[in-house]
Amino acid sequence: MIGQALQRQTFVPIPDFINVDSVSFRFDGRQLALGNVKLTIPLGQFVCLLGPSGCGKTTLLNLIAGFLAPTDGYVFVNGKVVDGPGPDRGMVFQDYSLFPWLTVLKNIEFGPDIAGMRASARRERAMHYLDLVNLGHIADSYPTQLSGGMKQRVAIARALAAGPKVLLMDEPFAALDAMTRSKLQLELIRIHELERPTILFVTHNIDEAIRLADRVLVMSPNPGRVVSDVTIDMEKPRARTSVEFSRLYDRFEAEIGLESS
Ligand SMILES: Nc1ncnc2c1ncn2[C@@H]1O[C@H](COP(=O)(O)OP(=O)(O)OP(=O)(O)O)[C@@H](O)[C@H]1O
Repeated sequence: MIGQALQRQTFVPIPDFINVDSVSFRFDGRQLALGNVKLTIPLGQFVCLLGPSGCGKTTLLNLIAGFLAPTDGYVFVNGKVVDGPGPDRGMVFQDYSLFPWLTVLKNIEFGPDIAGMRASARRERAMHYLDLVNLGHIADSYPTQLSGGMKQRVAIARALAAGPKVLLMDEPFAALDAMTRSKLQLELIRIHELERPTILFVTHNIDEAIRLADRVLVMSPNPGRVVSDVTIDMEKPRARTSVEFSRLYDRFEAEIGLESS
């Protein structure tokens, strides 16, 4: 009895960190791009949004980022309604979006600088994240001198250095070759285990979703909506050769195939 009471007292529920509350969205004069999406994501979860082209993955990400406002419904992050972009949400795009006129280090310092952090502290912070993505040795290089994989690692470090609780990633590895993509997937898993940001990662690659996600949300179009919500509790990194991996692969392939036909 006493044990039970103690357990109850010390139990701290994980707060719902992102809450998409009955959200619909329509671009001007178009069909609904998203229809009545309801979603709750706890703090620290790594979630992949998986679905065919045009099902609204990027639109949903942009609504959570605050780049778009819902036509109906609300998005809450950490209990506050989203009414625009904010430093609690960092974005990583497919095309890296680094500032070509700044060195790698200055690119990463950009967010902390805007936030008013003093020079020595923001340098230390930038170096921490540069080391985290294994690029401490290229701090003084410029983005044009880097490979695609290196640019994307810098973009991830830059997003993390701004101190967001949520990392919104829009097909960040889609432009990379297969080997670099695989390597960056493993790096992202390691970074998530170390720093525990909440991650929302858009992909239309089933293999990538199963490798990365604690939870996969399958979306389908017309209007965009979540049709399947699957928790994956296999240990990471995940072997593609495992029975569970291929079972999930077949399941997602069927769901995406059926829903988009
Ligand atoms: N700026 C825009 N103006 C009008 N319609 C748009 C705009 N952006 C996207 N759409 C439409 O909204 C729907 C959802 O698009 P969205 O880009 O969110 O899908 P997606 O799942 O991210 O696709 P993809 O995987 O190809 O990037 C599509 O029908 C698309 O044509």
